[in-house]
Amino acid sequence: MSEFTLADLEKIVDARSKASPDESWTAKLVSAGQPKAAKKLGEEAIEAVMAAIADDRENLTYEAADLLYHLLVVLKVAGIPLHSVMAELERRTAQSGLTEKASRQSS
Ligand SMILES: N=c1c2ncn([C@@H]3O[C@H](COP(=O)(O)OP(=O)(O)OP(=O)(O)O)[C@@H](O)[C@H]3O)c2ncn1[C@@H]1O[C@H](COP(=O)(O)O)[C@@H](O)[C@H]1O
Repeated sequence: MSEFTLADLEKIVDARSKASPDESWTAKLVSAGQPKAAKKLGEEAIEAVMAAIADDRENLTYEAADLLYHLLVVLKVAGIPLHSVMAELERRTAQSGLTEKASRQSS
């Protein structure tokens, strides 16, 4: 099993965002700004959805990697560190998703 983590990839994205856009896809997206980076994230999300619906495990694995990478680029452009997202996910472990949904619907 790979020991490579999203935190490792976040460090790479941070480092490559400072490279020349001519030599780095990360730098190219970051320099293009959030509308371009977010659009790319949306495209990758749709491709992952299509692979999931097609029950194409190999392609879903590939598209999920694209999706996670492009999410990290969007977070980078937004100035949101991965640890903030992880903290929010950790906070949510306190209750089930269905309980949380029910609490919103009753308010
Ligand atoms: N994980 C990724 C990663 N996943 C996908 N991509 C790139 O995302 C781009 C978009 O892919 P698509 O084929 O979906 O889109 P496209 O048709 O080529 O693009 P469009 O012209 O249609 O917009 C491709 O250039 C992919 O190579 C990535 N580019 C970089 N990384 C990571 O970032 C590191 C630094 O990369 P650079 O920033 O390019 O140096 C790499 O070593 C990887 O660790």
